[in-house]
This record gives sequence, C-alpha cells and structure tokens, in this order.
Amino acid sequence: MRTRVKFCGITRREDALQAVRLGADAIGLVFYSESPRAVSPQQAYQIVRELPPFVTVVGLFVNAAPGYLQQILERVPIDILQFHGEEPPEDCSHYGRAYIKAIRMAEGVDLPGLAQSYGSASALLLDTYQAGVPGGTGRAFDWGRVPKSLSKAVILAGGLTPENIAQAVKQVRPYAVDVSGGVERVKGVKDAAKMAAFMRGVDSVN
Ligand SMILES: O=C(O)c1ccccc1NCC(=O)[C@H](O)[C@H](O)COP(=O)(O)O
Repeated sequence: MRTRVKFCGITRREDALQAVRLGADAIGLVFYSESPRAVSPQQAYQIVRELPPFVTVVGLFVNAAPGYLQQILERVPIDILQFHGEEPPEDCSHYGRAYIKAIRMAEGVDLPGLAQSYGSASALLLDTYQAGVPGGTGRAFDWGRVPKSLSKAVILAGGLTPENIAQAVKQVRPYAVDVSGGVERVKGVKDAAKMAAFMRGVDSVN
C-alpha cells in the first residue's frame, strides 16, 4: 500500500492547491491561536473552498473548548479532526466525526495501551515530544521506537524533511506521513520545491 501524505500547517490557498497538484492526500489547518501557523475560520474557509474532491481536510485542535470547535465545524468543511492536546477519548469522539489522536513520544509512552484507549480513533499520529510544545516542533524522534505492529494506523510526524523522508518511510512503513516545518520557507509559508522533493522522497519508496 502506498504511503499517504499530509501537508500540515497550511495557511495559504496557493499552498493547498500546490499540495493537491503534487498528489497530497490531505492538508492540515491549525486552529490553535498560539501556533505561528494558526488560521482563523474565515481564512480556513478561503483555503479549502472549492478544493477538488478526494483531498481530506484535517482540522487541528489543542485542548479546544467544545463550543469553539463546534463553531469551526459549522463554518469550515472539515473531514477529520486531529487532537494534539490532552483530550481524553470521550472528548475526541464527542463530535461524531472521524478523528486522529496525536501522541507525543515522551519517554515510556505506552503505544499499545493508547491504541486501545483511543479505540475510536482512525489513526494515531506519532510526533516528537518537546516539553510545552504541542506540535510542529520540526524535530524528529527515534523512529526505532515505533512498534512494528499496532492495532491502529500510524501517521509518522515530527521533523520530517525532503532529506530524511525516504529513510523514515523505509524504516517505519507508516500508513501516512505528516510534515509541516520541513517543507516551509518560513513558518506558515510552504516552499513548493521542498513540497515536491518531499513527495518524490515518499514515491521513491512506494
Ligand atoms: O504546526 C504547529 O504549529 C502546531 C501547533 C500546535 C499543535 C500542532 C501543530 N502542528 C501539528 C502537525 O500536525 C505537524 O505537522 C506535526 O506536529 C509535525 O510538525 P513538523 O515537525 O514541523 O513537521
């Protein structure tokens, strides 16, 4: 099965369209005001309106208030939710939508246990642990820590770049990969050449 690709932290319509042209499977929009990649609901709507079909729009949240999250869902066509905070399973499934739970790879993290607890998740996104930073660290973790088999689909994230992506896919064989900082020109602005190189890296293994 080919590895799916999600470009995360999209803040501009042209970057979303470039992702689509390159054959990306998903784009991610960050609804977390402390992120340099945060988008407002209006911005998000402008980015995703009239995207062609079969490209999944993922909305990212960090311990968001349910009322705020519900407002976003009413205003932006989001396909899948992605939770990057300490949201328990019942909060993640509260919206009746498919969701991804981000797991930060702190020392001693119990991935099989979390895969069980978040049984209603579509996938677990494994990201680098950095104290006080819920995501978008731009740093990789030791891919050797990802179990060869898990009861949930694995999305590999954290410090992926055009330079290391082929090795990451070869080693982990994840369901999908997720990249943000590694394909940026500056925070929040993607670099078309880096995005293309990243896709080539994934395709070289598929
Ligand atoms: O990107 C952010 O600024 C961010 C902030 C808070 C929570 C999540 C965030 N991004 C989540 C992502 O899905 C990133 O793609 C993932 O953490 C990997 O980021 P990077 O290491 O920059 O590729």
